[in-house]
Amino acid sequence: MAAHPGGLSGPAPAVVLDRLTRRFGTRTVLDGVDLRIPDGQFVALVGRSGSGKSTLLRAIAGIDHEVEGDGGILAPQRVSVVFQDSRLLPWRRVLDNVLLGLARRGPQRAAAEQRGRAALAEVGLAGREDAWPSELSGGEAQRAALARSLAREPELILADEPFGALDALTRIKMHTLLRELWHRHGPTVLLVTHDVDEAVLLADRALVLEEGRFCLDLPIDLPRPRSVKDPRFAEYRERLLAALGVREDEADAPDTPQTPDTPVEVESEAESQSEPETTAAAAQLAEVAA
Ligand SMILES: Nc1ncnc2c1ncn2[C@@H]1O[C@H](COP(=O)(O)OP(=O)(O)OP(=O)(O)O)[C@@H](O)[C@H]1O
Repeated sequence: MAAHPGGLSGPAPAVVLDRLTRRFGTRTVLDGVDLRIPDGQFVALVGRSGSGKSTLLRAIAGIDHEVEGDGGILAPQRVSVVFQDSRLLPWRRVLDNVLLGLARRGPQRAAAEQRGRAALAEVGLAGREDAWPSELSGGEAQRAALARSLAREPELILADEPFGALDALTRIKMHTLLRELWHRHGPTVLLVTHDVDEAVLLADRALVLEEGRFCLDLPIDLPRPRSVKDPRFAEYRERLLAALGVREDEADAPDTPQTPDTPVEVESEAESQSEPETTAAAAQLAEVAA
């Protein structure tokens, strides 16, 4: 993977959008969005509920074929999407979930299995290869989903609120894990989050989406690992909150992340250039038919 560039100069961008527009009926959700994401950059996408974050992510993933744009969408071939809700197939053991979509037969099977086992070890799930998804905690299921992503050796990870449903402590651990994985493997990451602290803790750059466009494109120039106690952390946080139109006294304290109430997560991939949800659904149908 490429080195992490600090800004927009340097290597060719991993993601390019030119005046991307998405309408649903008469409603314009994305209104001529321009975006360049340099290879290896970690970008947080922040915005109010309904501002179009998931719509943008789906467009970049190639899932949405009804977008309009001047220059189309340039994104790498090996894209892994981590969704908010868990898509681990309950009738497949953990390793088989990780291997979903990878070679399952022939000589490539062994290499894929090796990658899958290594990915599980990287996320701290060595020894859980034969567990059923129902035997995993929410955080472990999340880790398995990350392993499934890693096993595809993605160039671009698109993550849609992947930690939104985890408890505060698990979430902090997942932040550390994602930061370490990103540092080790260097994929480009686009992380959708409601949580400005998550954005400032993890990202090189935060984009705020508002009324179909980016109202703020904020480089986050803090050394890693980052601390919410760093006074500069608070400055970035305030700028993001201001862009979101949230007063400081309306926001959570930075060291008390919210504990959401729904289960999380998953992932899939566009390595096969098919829709991730379709891939999972097709696999499900195949399993049921077998
Ligand atoms: N298939 C669809 N048909 C009609 N409207 C849609 C469709 N998908 C999304 N929208 C609308 O587009 C807007 C943006 O939705 P999107 O899911 O991208 O927002 P979001 O910023 O990800 O929200 P949240 O943070 O709540 O997940 C919303 O108003 C939503 O109702």
